[in-house]
Amino acid sequence: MQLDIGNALDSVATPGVSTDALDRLDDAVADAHETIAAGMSNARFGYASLNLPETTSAAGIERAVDSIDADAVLTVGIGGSALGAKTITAALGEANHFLLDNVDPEATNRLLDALDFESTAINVVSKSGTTAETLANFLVVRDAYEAAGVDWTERTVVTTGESGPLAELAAEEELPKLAVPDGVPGRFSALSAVGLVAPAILGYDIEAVLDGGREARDSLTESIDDCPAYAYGALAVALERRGVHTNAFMPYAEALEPFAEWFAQLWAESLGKDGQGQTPARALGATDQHSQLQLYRAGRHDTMVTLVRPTARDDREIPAVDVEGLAYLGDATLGDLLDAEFEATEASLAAADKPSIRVELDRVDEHGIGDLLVSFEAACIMAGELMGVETFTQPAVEWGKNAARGLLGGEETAEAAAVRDKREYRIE
Ligand SMILES: O=P(O)(O)OC[C@H]1O[C@](O)(CO)[C@@H](O)[C@@H]1O
Repeated sequence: MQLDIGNALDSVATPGVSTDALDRLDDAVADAHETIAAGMSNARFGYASLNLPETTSAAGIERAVDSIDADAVLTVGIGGSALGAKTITAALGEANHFLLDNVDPEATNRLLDALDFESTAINVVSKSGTTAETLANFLVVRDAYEAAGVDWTERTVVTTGESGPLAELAAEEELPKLAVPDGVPGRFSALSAVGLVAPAILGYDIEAVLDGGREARDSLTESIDDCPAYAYGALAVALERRGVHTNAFMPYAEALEPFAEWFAQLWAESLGKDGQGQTPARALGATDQHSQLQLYRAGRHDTMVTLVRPTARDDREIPAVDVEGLAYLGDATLGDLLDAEFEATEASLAAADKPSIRVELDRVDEHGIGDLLVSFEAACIMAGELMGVETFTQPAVEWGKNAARGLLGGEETAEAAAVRDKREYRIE
Protein backbone atom coordinates (compact mmCIF):
# COMPACT_ATOMS: atom_id res chain seq x y z
CA MET A 1 0.00 0.00 0.00
CA GLN A 2 1.24 3.44 -0.87
CA LEU A 3 0.01 6.69 0.60
CA ASP A 4 -0.08 10.34 -0.48
CA ILE A 5 -0.90 12.72 2.37
CA GLY A 6 -0.16 15.94 0.44
CA ASN A 7 -3.81 17.01 0.39
CA ALA A 8 -4.18 16.56 4.15
CA LEU A 9 -1.54 19.20 4.90
CA ASP A 10 -2.47 22.71 6.04
CA SER A 11 -0.94 24.17 2.88
CA VAL A 12 -3.88 22.59 1.01
CA ALA A 13 -6.72 21.87 3.46
CA THR A 14 -8.59 23.55 6.30
CA PRO A 15 -8.30 21.94 8.76
CA GLY A 16 -5.01 20.44 7.69
CA VAL A 17 -1.87 19.19 9.36
CA SER A 18 1.31 21.28 9.40
CA THR A 19 4.70 19.74 8.73
CA ASP A 20 5.71 20.72 12.29
CA ALA A 21 2.77 18.74 13.58
CA LEU A 22 3.86 15.84 11.38
CA ASP A 23 7.25 15.88 13.11
CA ARG A 24 5.59 15.80 16.53
CA LEU A 25 3.31 13.01 15.32
CA ASP A 26 6.38 11.06 14.22
CA ASP A 27 7.73 11.08 17.76
CA ALA A 28 4.39 9.84 19.12
CA VAL A 29 4.26 7.15 16.42
CA ALA A 30 7.74 5.93 17.36
CA ASP A 31 6.63 5.49 20.99
CA ALA A 32 3.38 3.80 20.00
CA HIS A 33 5.21 1.47 17.62
CA GLU A 34 7.26 0.21 20.55
CA THR A 35 4.04 -0.71 22.39
CA ILE A 36 2.59 -2.37 19.28
CA ALA A 37 5.78 -4.32 18.51
CA ALA A 38 5.97 -5.50 22.14
CA GLY A 39 2.30 -6.45 21.99
CA MET A 40 2.96 -8.47 18.83
CA SER A 41 5.98 -10.30 20.21
CA ASN A 42 4.10 -11.14 23.44
CA ALA A 43 0.94 -12.02 21.46
CA ARG A 44 -0.98 -9.63 23.68
CA PHE A 45 -4.78 -9.38 23.19
CA GLY A 46 -5.51 -7.37 20.06
CA TYR A 47 -1.91 -6.82 18.99
CA ALA A 48 -1.74 -10.55 18.21
CA SER A 49 -3.95 -9.78 15.18
CA LEU A 50 -0.89 -8.43 13.38
CA ASN A 51 0.80 -11.82 13.75
CA LEU A 52 -1.92 -13.64 11.79
CA PRO A 53 -0.07 -13.48 8.45
CA GLU A 54 2.55 -15.62 10.20
CA THR A 55 0.46 -17.73 12.55
CA THR A 56 -2.40 -18.66 10.22
CA SER A 57 -1.88 -21.95 8.36
CA ALA A 58 -3.32 -21.83 4.85
CA ALA A 59 -2.67 -25.57 4.51
CA GLY A 60 -4.55 -26.24 7.74
CA ILE A 61 -7.60 -24.32 6.51
CA GLU A 62 -7.47 -26.04 3.11
CA ARG A 63 -7.26 -29.43 4.80
CA ALA A 64 -10.28 -28.62 7.00
CA VAL A 65 -12.48 -27.72 4.02
CA ASP A 66 -11.09 -30.40 1.70
CA SER A 67 -14.17 -32.62 2.12
CA ILE A 68 -16.51 -29.82 1.09
CA ASP A 69 -17.29 -29.76 -2.63
CA ALA A 70 -19.25 -26.61 -3.46
CA ASP A 71 -19.56 -23.92 -6.16
CA ALA A 72 -21.04 -21.39 -3.78
CA VAL A 73 -20.70 -20.45 -0.11
CA LEU A 74 -23.32 -19.13 2.29
CA THR A 75 -21.57 -17.41 5.19
CA VAL A 76 -23.72 -17.21 8.31
CA GLY A 77 -22.07 -14.66 10.59
CA ILE A 78 -22.21 -10.97 11.44
CA GLY A 79 -19.80 -8.05 11.80
CA GLY A 80 -16.21 -9.23 11.95
CA SER A 81 -17.42 -12.79 11.41
CA ALA A 82 -18.71 -11.95 7.94
CA LEU A 83 -17.15 -8.73 6.62
CA GLY A 84 -13.58 -10.02 6.34
CA ALA A 85 -14.58 -13.07 4.28
CA LYS A 86 -16.85 -10.95 2.08
CA THR A 87 -14.10 -8.37 1.57
CA ILE A 88 -11.65 -11.04 0.39
CA THR A 89 -13.98 -12.89 -2.00
CA ALA A 90 -15.43 -9.65 -3.41
CA ALA A 91 -11.94 -8.30 -4.02
CA LEU A 92 -11.29 -11.46 -6.07
CA GLY A 93 -14.46 -10.89 -8.11
CA GLU A 94 -16.37 -13.85 -6.63
CA ALA A 95 -20.13 -13.71 -7.29
CA ASN A 96 -21.10 -16.89 -5.45
CA HIS A 97 -20.32 -15.91 -1.90
CA PHE A 98 -23.55 -15.02 -0.11
CA LEU A 99 -23.90 -13.52 3.36
CA LEU A 100 -26.60 -14.08 5.93
CA ASP A 101 -25.51 -11.29 8.26
CA ASN A 102 -28.90 -9.88 9.23
CA VAL A 103 -32.22 -11.22 10.49
CA ASP A 104 -34.59 -9.71 7.93
CA PRO A 105 -37.05 -12.55 7.21
CA GLU A 106 -38.04 -11.27 3.76
CA ALA A 107 -34.42 -11.00 2.63
CA THR A 108 -33.61 -14.39 4.15
CA ASN A 109 -36.57 -16.01 2.37
CA ARG A 110 -35.51 -14.49 -0.94
CA LEU A 111 -31.91 -15.63 -0.49
CA LEU A 112 -32.80 -19.19 0.55
CA ASP A 113 -35.27 -19.46 -2.34
CA ALA A 114 -32.51 -18.46 -4.77
CA LEU A 115 -29.76 -20.76 -3.47
CA ASP A 116 -29.00 -24.22 -4.88
CA PHE A 117 -28.46 -26.05 -1.57
CA GLU A 118 -26.83 -29.05 -3.26
CA SER A 119 -23.87 -26.98 -4.42
CA THR A 120 -23.77 -24.39 -1.61
CA ALA A 121 -21.55 -24.84 1.43
CA ILE A 122 -22.58 -23.38 4.80
CA ASN A 123 -19.80 -21.39 6.52
CA VAL A 124 -20.91 -20.61 10.07
CA VAL A 125 -18.71 -18.14 11.91
CA SER A 126 -19.00 -16.73 15.42
CA LYS A 127 -16.14 -15.96 17.80
CA SER A 128 -18.40 -15.96 20.87
CA GLY A 129 -20.66 -18.69 19.53
CA THR A 130 -23.57 -16.90 21.19
CA THR A 131 -24.54 -14.14 18.75
CA ALA A 132 -28.33 -14.29 18.43
CA GLU A 133 -28.51 -13.33 14.76
CA THR A 134 -25.94 -15.92 13.70
CA LEU A 135 -27.46 -18.75 15.75
CA ALA A 136 -31.01 -17.92 14.62
CA ASN A 137 -29.91 -17.79 10.97
CA PHE A 138 -28.03 -21.07 11.28
CA LEU A 139 -31.09 -22.81 12.71
CA VAL A 140 -33.17 -21.40 9.83
CA VAL A 141 -30.62 -22.52 7.20
CA ARG A 142 -30.25 -25.99 8.71
CA ASP A 143 -34.01 -26.36 8.71
CA ALA A 144 -34.26 -25.21 5.08
CA TYR A 145 -31.63 -27.74 3.92
CA GLU A 146 -33.39 -30.53 5.82
CA ALA A 147 -36.77 -29.53 4.36
CA ALA A 148 -35.18 -29.71 0.90
CA GLY A 149 -33.73 -33.13 1.68
CA VAL A 150 -30.14 -31.87 1.34
CA ASP A 151 -27.61 -33.13 3.91
CA TRP A 152 -26.30 -29.93 5.56
CA THR A 153 -23.74 -31.83 7.71
CA GLU A 154 -21.75 -32.69 4.56
CA ARG A 155 -21.66 -29.05 3.51
CA THR A 156 -21.11 -27.21 6.80
CA VAL A 157 -17.93 -25.89 8.37
CA VAL A 158 -17.87 -24.05 11.68
CA THR A 159 -15.40 -21.42 12.87
CA THR A 160 -15.84 -20.49 16.50
CA GLY A 161 -14.20 -20.35 19.95
CA GLU A 162 -13.24 -23.31 22.14
CA SER A 163 -16.65 -23.54 23.84
CA GLY A 164 -20.25 -22.39 23.33
CA PRO A 165 -23.34 -23.68 21.49
CA LEU A 166 -21.67 -23.68 18.07
CA ALA A 167 -18.62 -25.58 19.30
CA GLU A 168 -20.91 -28.15 20.92
CA LEU A 169 -22.99 -28.51 17.74
CA ALA A 170 -19.84 -29.02 15.65
CA ALA A 171 -18.69 -31.74 18.05
CA GLU A 172 -22.11 -33.44 18.11
CA GLU A 173 -22.43 -33.47 14.33
CA GLU A 174 -18.69 -34.08 13.74
CA LEU A 175 -18.52 -31.06 11.52
CA PRO A 176 -15.21 -29.61 10.37
CA LYS A 177 -14.42 -26.98 12.99
CA LEU A 178 -11.78 -24.28 12.94
CA ALA A 179 -10.78 -22.02 15.80
CA VAL A 180 -11.04 -18.27 16.00
CA PRO A 181 -7.50 -17.48 17.11
CA ASP A 182 -7.05 -16.42 20.72
CA GLY A 183 -6.27 -12.78 21.38
CA VAL A 184 -7.81 -11.60 18.11
CA PRO A 185 -11.00 -9.47 18.17
CA GLY A 186 -13.50 -10.36 15.42
CA ARG A 187 -12.95 -7.23 13.35
CA PHE A 188 -9.19 -7.91 13.25
CA SER A 189 -9.52 -11.62 12.29
CA ALA A 190 -9.87 -11.50 8.48
CA LEU A 191 -6.49 -13.20 7.97
CA SER A 192 -7.50 -16.23 10.04
CA ALA A 193 -10.01 -19.02 9.36
CA VAL A 194 -12.71 -16.38 10.02
CA GLY A 195 -11.97 -14.62 6.71
CA LEU A 196 -10.19 -17.39 4.80
CA VAL A 197 -12.53 -20.41 4.94
CA ALA A 198 -14.94 -19.03 2.33
CA PRO A 199 -12.22 -18.17 -0.24
CA ALA A 200 -10.55 -21.54 0.49
CA ILE A 201 -13.79 -23.45 -0.26
CA LEU A 202 -14.12 -21.43 -3.48
CA GLY A 203 -10.58 -22.39 -4.51
CA TYR A 204 -8.68 -19.11 -4.12
CA ASP A 205 -4.99 -18.87 -3.22
CA ILE A 206 -5.30 -17.94 0.45
CA GLU A 207 -1.51 -18.24 0.94
CA ALA A 208 -1.18 -15.26 -1.43
CA VAL A 209 -3.61 -13.29 0.78
CA LEU A 210 -1.40 -14.10 3.79
CA ASP A 211 1.64 -13.07 1.75
CA GLY A 212 0.12 -9.63 1.18
CA GLY A 213 -0.53 -9.45 4.90
CA ARG A 214 3.09 -10.33 5.63
CA GLU A 215 4.26 -7.49 3.40
CA ALA A 216 2.08 -5.04 5.33
CA ARG A 217 3.25 -6.37 8.67
CA ASP A 218 6.90 -6.15 7.61
CA SER A 219 6.31 -2.51 6.59
CA LEU A 220 5.61 -1.47 10.19
CA THR A 221 8.43 0.79 11.36
CA GLU A 222 8.81 3.47 14.03
CA SER A 223 8.51 6.35 11.53
CA ILE A 224 5.53 7.64 9.54
CA ASP A 225 7.96 8.74 6.83
CA ASP A 226 8.34 5.16 5.62
CA CYS A 227 5.30 3.38 7.08
CA PRO A 228 2.07 4.06 5.10
CA ALA A 229 -0.13 2.16 7.58
CA TYR A 230 0.97 4.15 10.61
CA ALA A 231 0.98 7.39 8.63
CA TYR A 232 -2.68 6.84 7.72
CA GLY A 233 -3.66 6.20 11.34
CA ALA A 234 -1.65 9.17 12.63
CA LEU A 235 -3.00 11.59 10.03
CA ALA A 236 -6.59 10.55 10.68
CA VAL A 237 -6.09 11.19 14.41
CA ALA A 238 -4.41 14.54 13.77
CA LEU A 239 -7.32 15.59 11.55
CA GLU A 240 -9.89 14.40 14.08
CA ARG A 241 -8.18 16.51 16.75
CA ARG A 242 -8.68 19.46 14.36
CA GLY A 243 -12.44 18.83 14.02
CA VAL A 244 -12.56 16.28 11.20
CA HIS A 245 -15.19 13.94 12.63
CA THR A 246 -16.24 12.12 9.48
CA ASN A 247 -14.07 9.89 7.32
CA ALA A 248 -15.65 9.20 3.92
CA PHE A 249 -14.00 6.00 2.73
CA MET A 250 -14.20 5.93 -1.08
CA PRO A 251 -12.63 3.09 -3.05
CA TYR A 252 -12.49 3.50 -6.83
CA ALA A 253 -13.08 -0.18 -7.51
CA GLU A 254 -16.43 -1.99 -7.24
CA ALA A 255 -14.55 -5.04 -5.90
CA LEU A 256 -13.51 -2.95 -2.89
CA GLU A 257 -17.01 -1.84 -1.87
CA PRO A 258 -17.25 -4.52 0.88
CA PHE A 259 -13.78 -3.38 2.02
CA ALA A 260 -15.33 0.04 2.80
CA GLU A 261 -17.95 -1.76 4.90
CA TRP A 262 -15.19 -3.73 6.68
CA PHE A 263 -13.33 -0.46 7.31
CA ALA A 264 -16.48 1.10 8.78
CA GLN A 265 -16.74 -1.62 11.43
CA LEU A 266 -13.01 -1.51 12.17
CA TRP A 267 -12.91 2.29 12.56
CA ALA A 268 -16.22 2.71 14.41
CA GLU A 269 -16.02 -0.26 16.79
CA SER A 270 -12.30 0.24 17.59
CA LEU A 271 -12.06 4.03 17.93
CA GLY A 272 -15.61 5.08 18.90
CA LYS A 273 -14.81 5.45 22.60
CA ASP A 274 -14.62 8.04 25.38
CA GLY A 275 -16.50 10.61 23.30
CA GLN A 276 -13.98 10.32 20.47
CA GLY A 277 -13.88 8.64 17.06
CA GLN A 278 -14.48 9.52 13.43
CA THR A 279 -17.73 8.48 11.78
CA PRO A 280 -16.84 6.27 8.80
CA ALA A 281 -19.02 6.99 5.78
CA ARG A 282 -19.06 4.42 3.01
CA ALA A 283 -18.77 5.73 -0.50
CA LEU A 284 -17.82 4.31 -3.88
CA GLY A 285 -15.92 6.02 -6.70
CA ALA A 286 -17.01 7.20 -9.23
CA THR A 287 -20.68 6.42 -8.36
CA ASP A 288 -20.90 8.59 -5.22
CA GLN A 289 -19.43 11.61 -6.93
CA HIS A 290 -23.02 11.83 -8.16
CA SER A 291 -24.59 11.51 -4.72
CA GLN A 292 -22.34 12.41 -1.77
CA LEU A 293 -19.57 14.61 -3.20
CA GLN A 294 -21.67 17.79 -3.02
CA LEU A 295 -21.59 17.47 0.77
CA TYR A 296 -17.91 16.57 0.99
CA ARG A 297 -16.98 19.62 -1.11
CA ALA A 298 -19.49 22.23 0.06
CA GLY A 299 -20.61 20.99 3.48
CA ARG A 300 -18.98 21.53 6.87
CA HIS A 301 -15.22 21.45 7.19
CA ASP A 302 -15.53 18.30 9.36
CA THR A 303 -14.97 15.57 6.78
CA MET A 304 -11.91 13.94 5.27
CA VAL A 305 -12.12 11.68 2.21
CA THR A 306 -10.00 8.55 1.89
CA LEU A 307 -9.60 7.82 -1.82
CA VAL A 308 -8.46 4.27 -2.60
CA ARG A 309 -7.50 2.87 -6.02
CA PRO A 310 -5.47 0.15 -7.66
CA THR A 311 -2.78 1.43 -10.02
CA ALA A 312 -3.26 -1.55 -12.35
CA ARG A 313 -6.50 -3.22 -13.40
CA ASP A 314 -8.05 -5.10 -16.32
CA ASP A 315 -9.60 -2.58 -18.68
CA ARG A 316 -12.21 -2.08 -21.38
CA GLU A 317 -12.18 0.16 -24.41
CA ILE A 318 -14.89 2.81 -24.80
CA PRO A 319 -16.10 2.43 -28.41
CA ALA A 320 -15.28 5.35 -30.71
CA VAL A 321 -18.32 7.52 -31.44
CA ASP A 322 -18.69 10.25 -33.99
CA VAL A 323 -20.90 12.51 -31.88
CA GLU A 324 -19.90 16.07 -31.06
CA GLY A 325 -18.96 16.35 -27.38
CA LEU A 326 -18.58 12.61 -26.95
CA ALA A 327 -15.59 11.96 -29.19
CA TYR A 328 -13.22 12.49 -26.25
CA LEU A 329 -14.64 9.37 -24.65
CA GLY A 330 -13.97 7.25 -27.69
CA ASP A 331 -10.24 7.75 -27.37
CA ALA A 332 -10.20 6.44 -23.79
CA THR A 333 -10.90 3.29 -21.79
CA LEU A 334 -13.20 2.90 -18.78
CA GLY A 335 -10.07 2.69 -16.65
CA ASP A 336 -8.79 6.01 -18.05
CA LEU A 337 -12.13 7.59 -17.24
CA LEU A 338 -12.13 6.16 -13.70
CA ASP A 339 -8.59 7.41 -13.06
CA ALA A 340 -9.47 10.85 -14.42
CA GLU A 341 -12.50 10.90 -12.10
CA PHE A 342 -10.33 9.86 -9.15
CA GLU A 343 -7.76 12.61 -9.75
CA ALA A 344 -10.45 15.18 -10.56
CA THR A 345 -12.36 14.40 -7.36
CA GLU A 346 -9.16 14.57 -5.29
CA ALA A 347 -8.32 17.96 -6.83
CA SER A 348 -11.89 19.21 -6.44
CA LEU A 349 -11.70 18.52 -2.69
CA ALA A 350 -8.38 20.38 -2.47
CA ALA A 351 -9.88 23.29 -4.39
CA ALA A 352 -12.56 23.43 -1.66
CA ASP A 353 -9.88 23.25 1.10
CA LYS A 354 -11.13 19.80 2.12
CA PRO A 355 -8.61 17.21 3.38
CA SER A 356 -8.16 13.91 1.61
CA ILE A 357 -5.68 11.05 1.72
CA ARG A 358 -4.80 9.00 -1.34
CA VAL A 359 -4.29 5.23 -0.85
CA GLU A 360 -2.95 3.14 -3.74
CA LEU A 361 -2.28 -0.55 -4.15
CA ASP A 362 -0.76 -2.27 -7.14
CA ARG A 363 -3.74 -4.47 -7.98
CA VAL A 364 -6.94 -5.77 -6.37
CA ASP A 365 -5.89 -9.41 -6.07
CA GLU A 366 -5.06 -11.93 -3.32
CA HIS A 367 -1.83 -10.16 -2.40
CA GLY A 368 -3.34 -6.67 -2.66
CA ILE A 369 -6.32 -7.39 -0.40
CA GLY A 370 -4.12 -9.11 2.20
CA ASP A 371 -1.89 -6.03 2.23
CA LEU A 372 -4.83 -3.60 2.52
CA LEU A 373 -6.49 -5.53 5.36
CA VAL A 374 -3.37 -5.73 7.54
CA SER A 375 -2.29 -2.18 6.68
CA PHE A 376 -5.61 -0.75 7.86
CA GLU A 377 -5.64 -2.98 10.93
CA ALA A 378 -2.21 -1.52 11.81
CA ALA A 379 -3.44 2.01 10.99
CA CYS A 380 -6.37 1.48 13.34
CA ILE A 381 -4.19 0.10 16.14
CA MET A 382 -1.84 3.08 15.77
CA ALA A 383 -4.80 5.49 15.86
CA GLY A 384 -6.07 3.81 19.03
CA GLU A 385 -2.67 4.18 20.68
CA LEU A 386 -2.47 7.89 19.79
CA MET A 387 -6.06 8.50 20.97
CA GLY A 388 -5.45 6.58 24.21
CA VAL A 389 -8.57 4.42 23.75
CA GLU A 390 -9.09 0.70 24.38
CA THR A 391 -8.98 -0.35 20.70
CA PHE A 392 -9.80 -4.03 21.03
CA THR A 393 -13.09 -4.19 22.93
CA GLN A 394 -16.63 -2.96 22.13
CA PRO A 395 -18.47 -2.68 25.46
CA ALA A 396 -21.09 -0.24 24.12
CA VAL A 397 -22.74 -2.90 21.95
CA GLU A 398 -23.77 -5.07 24.90
CA TRP A 399 -26.65 -2.82 26.06
CA GLY A 400 -28.69 -3.46 22.95
CA LYS A 401 -27.98 -7.21 23.06
CA ASN A 402 -29.20 -7.39 26.66
CA ALA A 403 -32.31 -5.44 25.72
CA ALA A 404 -33.14 -7.70 22.75
CA ARG A 405 -32.57 -10.84 24.80
CA GLY A 406 -34.89 -9.47 27.50
CA LEU A 407 -37.60 -8.49 25.00
CA LEU A 408 -37.51 -11.99 23.46
CA GLY A 409 -37.98 -13.55 26.87
CA GLY A 410 -34.44 -14.90 27.14
CA GLU A 411 -34.16 -13.33 30.57
CA GLU A 412 -35.54 -10.20 32.26
CA THR A 413 -32.98 -7.42 31.80
CA ALA A 414 -32.85 -3.80 32.99
CA GLU A 415 -32.23 -2.82 29.41
CA ALA A 416 -35.41 -4.54 28.24
CA ALA A 417 -37.31 -2.72 30.99
CA ALA A 418 -35.86 0.57 29.73
CA VAL A 419 -37.09 -0.25 26.24
CA ARG A 420 -40.59 -0.75 27.62
CA ASP A 421 -40.34 2.64 29.43
CA LYS A 422 -39.89 4.48 26.14
CA ARG A 423 -41.14 8.09 26.17
CA GLU A 424 -43.76 8.15 23.38
CA TYR A 425 -44.56 11.18 21.22
CA ARG A 426 -46.20 9.70 18.14
CA ILE A 427 -47.07 11.66 15.02
CA GLU A 428 -49.24 9.81 12.48
O1 LIG B 1 -18.19 -13.38 16.12
P1 LIG B 1 -19.30 -13.09 17.05
O2 LIG B 1 -18.99 -13.37 18.48
O3 LIG B 1 -20.57 -13.76 16.61
O4 LIG B 1 -19.57 -11.50 17.01
C1 LIG B 1 -19.93 -10.87 15.83
C2 LIG B 1 -19.71 -9.39 15.91
O5 LIG B 1 -20.51 -8.84 16.98
C3 LIG B 1 -19.72 -7.93 17.75
O6 LIG B 1 -19.32 -8.56 18.90
C4 LIG B 1 -20.52 -6.69 18.05
O7 LIG B 1 -21.73 -7.02 18.58
C5 LIG B 1 -18.53 -7.61 16.87
O8 LIG B 1 -17.45 -7.11 17.57
C6 LIG B 1 -18.29 -8.94 16.22
O9 LIG B 1 -17.49 -8.83 15.08
